[in-house]
This record gives sequence, structure tokens and C-alpha cells, in this order.
Amino acid sequence: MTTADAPHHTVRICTIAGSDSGGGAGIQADLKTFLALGAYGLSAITALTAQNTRGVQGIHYPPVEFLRQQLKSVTNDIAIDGWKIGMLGNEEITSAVEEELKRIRASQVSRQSVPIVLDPVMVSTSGSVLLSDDAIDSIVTRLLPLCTLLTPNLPEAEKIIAHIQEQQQHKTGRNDLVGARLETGFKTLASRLRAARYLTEHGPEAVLLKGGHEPMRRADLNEQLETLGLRPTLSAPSSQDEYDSLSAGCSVTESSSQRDMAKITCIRADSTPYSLFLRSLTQQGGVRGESQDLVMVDVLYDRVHDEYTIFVTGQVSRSCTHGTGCTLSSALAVHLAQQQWRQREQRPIADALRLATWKSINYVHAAIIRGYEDLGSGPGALDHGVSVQRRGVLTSTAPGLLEHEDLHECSATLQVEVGKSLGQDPAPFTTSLLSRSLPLWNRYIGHPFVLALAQPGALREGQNRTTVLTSNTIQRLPLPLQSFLYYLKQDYHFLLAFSKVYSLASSLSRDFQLAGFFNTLSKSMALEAAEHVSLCTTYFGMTSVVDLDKEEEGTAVIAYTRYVMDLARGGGDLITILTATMPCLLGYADMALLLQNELTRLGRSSFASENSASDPLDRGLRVWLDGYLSEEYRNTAQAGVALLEGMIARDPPSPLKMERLQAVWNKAVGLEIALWDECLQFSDFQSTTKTHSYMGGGSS
Ligand SMILES: Cc1ncc(COP(=O)(O)O)c(N)n1
Repeated sequence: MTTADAPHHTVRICTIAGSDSGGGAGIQADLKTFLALGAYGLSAITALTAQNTRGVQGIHYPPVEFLRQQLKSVTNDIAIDGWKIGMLGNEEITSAVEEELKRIRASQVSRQSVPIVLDPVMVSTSGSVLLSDDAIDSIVTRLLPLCTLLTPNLPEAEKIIAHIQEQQQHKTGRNDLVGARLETGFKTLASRLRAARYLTEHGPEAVLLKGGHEPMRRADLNEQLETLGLRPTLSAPSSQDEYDSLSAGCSVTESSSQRDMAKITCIRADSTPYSLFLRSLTQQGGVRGESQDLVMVDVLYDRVHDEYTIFVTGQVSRSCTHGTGCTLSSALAVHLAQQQWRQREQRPIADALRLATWKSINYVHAAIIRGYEDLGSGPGALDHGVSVQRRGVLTSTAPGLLEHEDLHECSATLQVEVGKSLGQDPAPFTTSLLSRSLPLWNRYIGHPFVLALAQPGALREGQNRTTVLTSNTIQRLPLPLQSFLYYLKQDYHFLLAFSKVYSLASSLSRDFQLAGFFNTLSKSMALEAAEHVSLCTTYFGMTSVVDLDKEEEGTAVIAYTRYVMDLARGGGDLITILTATMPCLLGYADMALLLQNELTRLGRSSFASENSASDPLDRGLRVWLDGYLSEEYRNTAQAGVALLEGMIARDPPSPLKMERLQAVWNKAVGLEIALWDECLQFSDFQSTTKTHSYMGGGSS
């Protein structure tokens, strides 16, 4: 049978856990997760809890024989593809589960081993004890050797390790862990790596040590990663396509090194916008609920391949985290079982365990972000259905963007879900586009044309350039005046074309608010053009708009503006049109911040050199840059991003549409780069072929 003919198999996952009457954790969370991730869910209930968001009011254990009966009924009839074990309660139940699983395994010798994920539930988030002390020994001696993956949080890992050490000390009369002593608290990354590996020595094939109880400072983590030889890289993981679309709003970086011969990989999804501008919005408090500084660090150790994976995600400060452990282990059971089936169908998966873990972490993260914070009077629960609504990117209702003034005025209908704050990223769609085109974006905003403006002597007469600078060469030379004048003239045409594009978009809008908003954008292009003319005549030696118009549109401007115009004229949808114009709107806000940072880095407060403080060119450049740093421009850019994010929130793109939008974005960024390339090349061309006149004289 070929891969294409392989019938789809819905994996059957059985949870052995307690019931949570409040619906947030235990069996209820497990079954919701199974359904949400495309599995068929079954259950064997170990305990009944009377529970709500405030806590656990009572626990009832049915006779253990009844648990055995549930497991027998289920397995006598249905072939289970994966197990998840949660709350066990006491020693008697733990032992019974081990015996039943061994019996089931023995009767299924012909089948490939079925993954067992063990979440060693001990205490509920609300503080109730869900495992008696005497059961820890059974978990360690009976269940750890049976399980594929153990998923303790830090306090649970600490308890299990302490128990193992105590037992060993008891047996040998000494602590034979001297030298490899495991420190408590797991404040350091190294201690987490050691603990994860240590736990696998006692049975499980792999351990996922969840770091949620002890977030780390991003700077500390970076330092510790550096010590391990893990430097952040900007490349996406090789198997990017495999990564779930839920993670599309995250930036993923992967880097590897070795430790004690074991390979270590770090997968990071903790950076909020790469865009300087979006980051500056975030720092102004645009995001509710996200800590800029703290990150969650989970460590996976895979004993079979002797590999560590460190997963870093941004900390989401939302209170609806009840049931996260149950949900994560259930998601892991589903993903591991699904991957085993794919492998059985001759569709091999690279990094199966790592991928299953990454998908599961992302699912939980998304379910927290969309969780029910106001369920009861205590901490709320996750939205397990987050994955059912297939979308290419998580959408945001972060108030920092959607409550933008202009948007209130012009587009009240876009106030989707405002007030039901999601926290995290103010612009997940834009961030996703950015993070998936990062090298291209950096080539754009950090273009040699921009960096050359920061160099002392930029726009001076008489510079002879002997090298052709392209966006691939590092620019340390000042920008020639001709380049900048050519750019100003091209930009004039550009603004006119964009003004028309926004008018076209307005004509395609289905309501007054949206039409009005695109009109506002169109008008802001006209205002920018007027300022542009005044800038050119006041500082750059042009006499009127006629001078600006004299230079014909260059290839790059024609390419970008006609590309966008074609999208609009072809009746393209507004999301696509706005996605195509966003690199301009957002890119100039970014470019301005980058150029200002570059000036500061070079120790220059402004463009003027010490002996030419009053040069009109320097002042002109300052006015030009200040325009893009101004409140007014920031507001326009912010409103543009908010508009786009609002439209995405209302009409979330499918993964396929997301790919198309990404292609549009990439094309537009590439066309912006081409414009600055052309401006640089223009000056080289000019310096050898033309005499340029500026303010009545001078040549280059
Ligand atoms: C039946 C049951 N199982 C597990 C948990 C742990 O979940 P949490 O730590 O989120 O309270 C719980 N509260 N109830």
C-alpha cells in the first residue's frame, strides 16, 4: 500500500485518571483534549472528585476491583493506541494499574509497544493532596519502568528524586549520588538537564520536566544557554512544515550543541515581535498578561537517543491554568500514538518525540491564551477547543492595538472580543509573518542604504564610490547625496501610488467604517507627500513639486506599487491588500527606530558632524527621520496593524490561506529591498556617468 492509499486511522487513547466535576482537569480535560486533537477517547476512572474552580471539596474512590473491570471492559473489546495516566490517589490503585497494564501488554505481544504517558499528579493547583505519600514508592518502582514518557512538574520531580535518593541511601547506607547530587529548586538549566536524565535512569524512556512552577529570567537563560554552547540562531527548524499551525504565531529558533556526548537542542518560541516598532508598543503596555522578562523552560530528555531538547516559551500570566498538566500529558499521548501510526504506515517522522512534545506544548499554550478566566470565582480552565477551529494563526484581541483611537472612530465593528483579553502578543498575525521572513525583514530594515545614512559624512558632496553596494554587503560608507535625492523622488511616486491603492481598497470595503479607515490611510499618504515636498524644497535644493516629478518612476517603485495595485484591481480581498502594503507601513516605523539606534550606537546625537552643525542637508535628514519617529506616523502604523489584526480576528485564515499571505508579504518585503538596492546602485551609476547639480553647483 502506498502512503497515499493508507487509510486514516483515528487513534484510540485511554486515560486512567480521576474525574473533576468542575470539568477543567482530570478525565474531563483528557477527553476534551483527545477530541480536540483528533483522537477517540476512552477512560478508566480511578477517583471521583467533587471539585470546582475554588478547589477540591471531596474525593471518593470506587472499589479498586471496579477500576480493574473498567480496564478489562475497554481492552477486551478495543485496541488501545496510547495511554495517559493521571491521578492515582493511593497505593492500592497504583499497584492495580501496574498489574492491569502488564497484563494488557502481555496479551498484546504481537503489537508494537503502545506509548504510556504518566503525569504523576500529586497536589492540585488549588492545594489539595491527590496522591497519598505511600503511593510515591509504587509510582517509582512499579509505574516508572512501564512508562514511555514521564511528565513531572518541578515539585513532583523533586519529590520523586528525593524518594529515590532516600531509598538508595536506605539500601546502601550511603548516598551514592555524591558527585551527581541533584540540587533542589531547579533554578538553573543545568540542574533541570541533570534531573531529567536522572529520572530516565529509573525506568521511563523519556522525561519531560515542566518548568512552569519556576519561570526563568530571559537574560539568565540566555547566559546559561551560552555556557552550554547554545547560541540563538535565526534559522527555523528543518522540519518547520511539520510544526503545528498553532505555533505559527511563534518564532521558532533551533540550535544544537553537545553535553556529555548527548545532543542538546533548544527550541524557542518566546520572542514577542521582532519588529522594533511592535516591541516598542509592547513595552508601552500594549500587552496585558505577558511578562517581557520571564520565560518558561521545559526540558525533555530522550534516553533512547541520548538527546536533550529545551523548549522555551513566553510566560503567559493568565489565571486559567487549572488542568494544564492533565491536558499536556493527554496531548502527548495523542501525538505519540498518531506518530506511531504514521510510522507504521511507512511515513517516517524525524524527531518524533520532540515534535510530539512541541505540538503538545503549543496546544496547551494556545488553550491557556484562549482559556476561560471567568469560569467561576477561582482560577479558570483552558479552552480545549482552540485547535478544533482550524486557523493559520492565533488571533489577538490585545487591547493595546485594538483599542486604538482611530479604529474606534472608523471601525467599531472590528472590536471583536475586546475586553476578553488574550494577553501575549498584540499582533500575532503580523508577528507570524515577520518571524517567518526574518532574514528578509532584517535585510530590509537594516538595509545598507539605511545604515549608510547614520555614517558621518552622509549626503556630502564629492563622494566617489568605487564599489557597488548591494544589500548583501555590509555598509560602513556614508550615503552619497545622489542616492538620497533619487530615493526622495522615487518615494514621491511611491506615496502617490499607495494613496491610490488605499482608495481602491476603500472602494472594495463593505462597510462605512472600513471604507473610512482606508480613506484615512489614503489621506495620510497625501499628507506625507505634502510634507515630503516641503522637505525637498526646504532642505534638498528642489524648487517645487515639478522637480520631484521630473525624475521618472524607477523599476523598483513600478514593481512594488503595480504589484499591490494589481492585487487591489483584481478585486483582491482586503486582508491580502493590507498584507501587501504592511511592509511599507511597518517597515518605515522599524527603519526609523533602527536608524536612530544606529546613530546612538555610533555616539552621534544627530546627523550633524561637529563642524557642520547647521548644514541644511543634516537638518533635512533629521526632519525626514523625525517624521517616521513621530507620534503621528506611529499612530498610522499602529492603526494599520490593528486593522489587519482585527480583520484576521474576524476571519481567521486557514493554514493554506496563511501560506498565501506569507508569500504576498515576502514578495512585498523583497520589493522594498529592491527599491533601496536601486537607490544605492543609482549613485554608483551616476558617479561615473552623470554630473549632478545640487543647489546650483557641485559634481560627483
Ligand atoms: C481529578 C484531577 N486530576 C488532576 C488534577 C490536577 O490538576 P491541577 O494541578 O490543574 O489542579 C485535579 N485537580 N483533579
